[in-house]
Amino acid sequence: MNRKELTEQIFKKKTFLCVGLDTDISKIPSHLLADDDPIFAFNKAIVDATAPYCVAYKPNLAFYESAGLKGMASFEKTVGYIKESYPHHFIIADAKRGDIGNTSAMYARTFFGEYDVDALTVAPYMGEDSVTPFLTYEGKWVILLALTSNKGSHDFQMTPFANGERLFESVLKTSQKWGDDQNMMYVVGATQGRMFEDIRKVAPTHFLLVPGVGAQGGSLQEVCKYGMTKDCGLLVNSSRGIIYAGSGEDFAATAAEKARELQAEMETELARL
Ligand SMILES: O=c1ccn([C@@H]2O[C@H](COP(=O)(O)O)[C@@H](O)[C@H]2O)c(=O)[nH]1
Repeated sequence: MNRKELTEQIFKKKTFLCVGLDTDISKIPSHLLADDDPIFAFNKAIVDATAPYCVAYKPNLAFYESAGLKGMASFEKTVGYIKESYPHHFIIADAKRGDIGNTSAMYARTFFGEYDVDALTVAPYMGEDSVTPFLTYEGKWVILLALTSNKGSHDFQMTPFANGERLFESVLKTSQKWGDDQNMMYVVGATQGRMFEDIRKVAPTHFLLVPGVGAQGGSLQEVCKYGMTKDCGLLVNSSRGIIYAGSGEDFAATAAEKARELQAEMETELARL
């Protein structure tokens, strides 16, 4: 999906919500455990219930890989189901890959060739040759980690170089020589608040994938105030706050209600543009 199509979906549906499919077998409602594939059954119900309120889904690979081959089968079925039933939803594989060039090329083939997702999260630490193999796929996106939502983001990402530029700023600047705002986004945590101002000084037009609202306590209003562009420029993710909002037989309806609440807040923010 290209930027124009993604932006059209955002304004048509009045939402820039990304629902995180961080499906943990120990947290899904017990009545699903009798299913042949409980993870897929859970994801299918969540996707069917939340699709009207979001434009993207973000399965995090850790939750699938941790269940071995069965988990990866659930991942593949989930991606296939979204593509077939909701072809206008953007699919992000949150796998945080990146390695020497020939290995990155294999990761790219896995996610863009085999699973055919729209976007993949990539760690920038190994530099240009670790990132560029992902950029050779037409219509696909690299989402580079820039300033993450966790406490440890301060350990390295905020470190200044001699010229005063911080590591995350260097990631933003340097990576713009490899890709552009049509094939590269950045991860910036919702917990970073006013730092979105600094991000926008260096990356004024790129889409940002913003995890950290909901369970991690980030503020949607603050993200929008400092991070929104004239064509939105944001995909805001919530995983646990939506998918585990309920734990009974009505879990999907409860998830839909949480997604709808976020959609309503996003509609208000989009109306300000
Ligand atoms: O900086 C980052 C990068 C990735 N994540 C991922 O996003 C979701 C957040 O889940 P919540 O349950 O809404 O907190 C999860 O998959 C993380 O691995 C992040 O949180 N921060």
